[in-house]
Amino acid sequence: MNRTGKMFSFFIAVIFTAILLISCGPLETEPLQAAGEGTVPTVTMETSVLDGAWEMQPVETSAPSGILVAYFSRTGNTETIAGWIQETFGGDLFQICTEDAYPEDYNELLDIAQQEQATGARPALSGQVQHMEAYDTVFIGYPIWWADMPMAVYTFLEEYDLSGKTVIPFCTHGSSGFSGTQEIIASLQPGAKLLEGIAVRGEQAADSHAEVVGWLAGLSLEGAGNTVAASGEEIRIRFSFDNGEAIAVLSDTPTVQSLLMQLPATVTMNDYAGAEKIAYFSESLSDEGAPEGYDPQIGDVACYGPWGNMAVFYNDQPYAEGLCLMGKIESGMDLLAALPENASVTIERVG
Ligand SMILES: Cc1cc2nc3c(=O)[nH]c(=O)nc-3n(C[C@H](O)[C@H](O)[C@H](O)COP(=O)(O)O)c2cc1C
Repeated sequence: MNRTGKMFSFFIAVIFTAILLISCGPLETEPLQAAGEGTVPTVTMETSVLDGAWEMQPVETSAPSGILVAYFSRTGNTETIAGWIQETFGGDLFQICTEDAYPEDYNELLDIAQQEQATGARPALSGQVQHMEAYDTVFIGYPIWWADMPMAVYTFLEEYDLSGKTVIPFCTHGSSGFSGTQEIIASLQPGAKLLEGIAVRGEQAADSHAEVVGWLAGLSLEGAGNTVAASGEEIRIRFSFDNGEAIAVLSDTPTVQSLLMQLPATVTMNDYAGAEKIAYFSESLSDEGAPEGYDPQIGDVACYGPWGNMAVFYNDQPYAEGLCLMGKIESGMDLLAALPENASVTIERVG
């Protein structure tokens, strides 16, 4: 069996990355006209969205609650994710806005963004976070622009000292993922504790609620002195095998419910593509209501809908249609990754 869609997505990602490497890197020193239509075909997917009027709207913040969700968003994709984070944790939203609005015309925006990047611009921001000292945890969200963060996000990150805080990036993108921006944030804020972020395809942002909540569920956040859980109920399962055990925290979705109904269960786990440990249950797992697919991260527990099985990712894999996130491995990832073929594994709910 092979995952045709998965491979196709992988090749698209490779081609897009190759285009970016060719067009973005060298173009930093080339005339801006070189970034015209056709040079970056994948990013032009937003043209129709940008055709509509779009205005920078600063978001009102309420009293500090320990968690800040700061984000830059030009066409609303990143803002959608920011809203769900704020809904989940009840923190404060802050939209990073520039004093000078960006053009609505897509090609003009591409040119300006590239010019800003090439000159290392730091666009002035129109608002400031009041009482940054009151936040223990700062989510920072942005779209990927030319395989980097928008320069306005650099302005933001250089304006505040986030030392001692937990910083969690999230981004939306056309296909190039984080593009190394998590590492850039770590270098800009060396005193902050950086947690693994999430990268969501812009065109799937609106359908990625379960994926985002699943990611949030895997973050054990200490905010304002309290341990906060991402969902009302935290579901934990244990994988027990010859050499030990692993624990995963899952979010409450129809897919997870279809798993829980079958637990405890002893299954055979096998390797898939040198990146996943997969298992089948007596009944196929349901992918009812799940998004079309997502880009898995190491440590994810997912369901591959067309096969109805469970996959635990111990290596990176590209976006795949049919994949839906169930949760994250909390401990024992190395042991799971080292399982031999046909390993007998008992899975049971422990919390
Ligand atoms: C100026 C510009 C440059 C972009 N460059 C990239 C890129 O290098 N890689 C990529 O995957 N997507 C790129 N995109 C697509 C955006 O990252 C994507 O559409 C994102 O979801 C937009 O988020 P927003 O709606 O929050 O503004 C670019 C978009 C724009 C406008």
